[in-house]
Amino acid sequence: MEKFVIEGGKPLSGSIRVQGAKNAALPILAATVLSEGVHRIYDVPDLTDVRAMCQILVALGAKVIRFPDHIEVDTTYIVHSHIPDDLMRKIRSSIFLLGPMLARLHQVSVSKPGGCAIGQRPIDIHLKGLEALGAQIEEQSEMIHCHVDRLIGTKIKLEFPSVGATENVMMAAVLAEGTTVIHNSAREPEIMDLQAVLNKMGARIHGAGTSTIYVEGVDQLNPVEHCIIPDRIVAGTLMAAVGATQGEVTLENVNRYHLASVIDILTDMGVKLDWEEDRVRVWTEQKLRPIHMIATEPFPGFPTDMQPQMLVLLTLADGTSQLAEKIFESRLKHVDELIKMGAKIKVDGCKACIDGPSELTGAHVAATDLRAGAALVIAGLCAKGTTVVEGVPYIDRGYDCFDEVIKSLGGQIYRKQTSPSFISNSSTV
Ligand SMILES: CC(=O)N[C@H]1[C@@H](OP(=O)(O)OP(=O)(O)OC[C@H]2O[C@@H](n3ccc(=O)[nH]c3=O)[C@H](O)[C@@H]2O)O[C@H](CO)[C@@H](O)[C@@H]1O
Ligand SMILES: C=C(OP(=O)(O)O)C(=O)O
Repeated sequence: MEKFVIEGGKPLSGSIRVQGAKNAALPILAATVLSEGVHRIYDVPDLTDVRAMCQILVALGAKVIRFPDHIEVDTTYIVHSHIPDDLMRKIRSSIFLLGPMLARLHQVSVSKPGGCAIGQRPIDIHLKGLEALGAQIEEQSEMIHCHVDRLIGTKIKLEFPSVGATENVMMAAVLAEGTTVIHNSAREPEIMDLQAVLNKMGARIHGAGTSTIYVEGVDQLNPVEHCIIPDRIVAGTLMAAVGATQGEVTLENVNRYHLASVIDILTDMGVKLDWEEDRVRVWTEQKLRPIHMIATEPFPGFPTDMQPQMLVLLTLADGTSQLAEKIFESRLKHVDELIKMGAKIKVDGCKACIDGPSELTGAHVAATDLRAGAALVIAGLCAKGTTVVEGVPYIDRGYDCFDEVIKSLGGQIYRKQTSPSFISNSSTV
């Protein structure tokens, strides 16, 4: 295990290109299983989650090669329908294989997926959606066995606009007989990217980005070349880091329409953003202002994956702010760590009340999940003195060389080995 040692107090400055989106790359890699042949996917970030997804594809029979600018996946010989438990547990996104494998081999058996401990994260909506398409699902202790003779298109109403369930159902429906209509679908930009890839493969899908997605089944799909969309959460994280350190940074490869709710809050707080196509200059001129209430919501609402980073910014704002985490029931664990650094935050259920401005001071803190880890790094960058952030493997799940990115912007951050006493076993990484 590794830790980050951060010397705080240096404003970030310079310019950096934002990586491709983890949450687009993972379902798209899973989607390559849908057709035989060689797929080339560009701008896939080098993350531990992506490596784990590639290992799963290899376990199913694919050949995967990483080149400097793309990943090549040869799915000609997908012959295995069982995903080993150790690989399933490595990442939450292992569950994305259910839909594609049902469509390709008509069967798949898996155990429960892993991922960060931010809530229960059941998969009932995924399973109900696949059952509606005709899949037979048997759950035996820790195992889930799925098979189907023929997937048949139908109308499905998701109980909640789950991102993963929408993607799983889309990927199963592309090779189903007839048309599938997914009502109450999630509207995240990553779903639009998945639609774009599937349509390039020969699928007939429209509606991604709205609450109703239409999938007209086809008999066969072809391999694809595709470039992943920019990572809106990494862009938002860096914007928050610039605001927190009172720096000035130009970010390249940013889609402002994917970040509208984050931009609105940053602007209300006093962070300045000057756009030129997919490039944005970020800086601050004044004290940060508090926000009456931020509530996380499905897209286009404020993303839960930006909540911890924004919480840090609110601790620096001049006044009282409130924040409600409405997507995941256990995603405020970073508050205790921020309190160690001098933040004044009270938590009541899923709500946090933040009294600012706090002068953060360096402390020994531990990341409890991916975005909490990014938030603690931001806190360390603006804190007085030295901060040690344990749990770096969480951060490596979603940020491609985060320490190098921060260093290139002038931040003082160093990757070191951690002592065994700090290794957390609360959840899988
Ligand atoms: C790889 C990926 O894209 N991950 C993102 C995806 O995760 P993921 O797809 O897992 O998130 P979902 O949208 O499915 O989850 C949202 C809520 O629905 C609940 N739920 C979900 C499925 C289900 O079958 N039953 C159920 O109850 C979850 O517990 C959670 O409370 O969207 C989340 C919400 O924007 C983001 O935080 C994750 O970064
Ligand atoms: C929670 C996240 O990802 P995952 O769904 O892969 O666990 C995240 O990206 O913040």
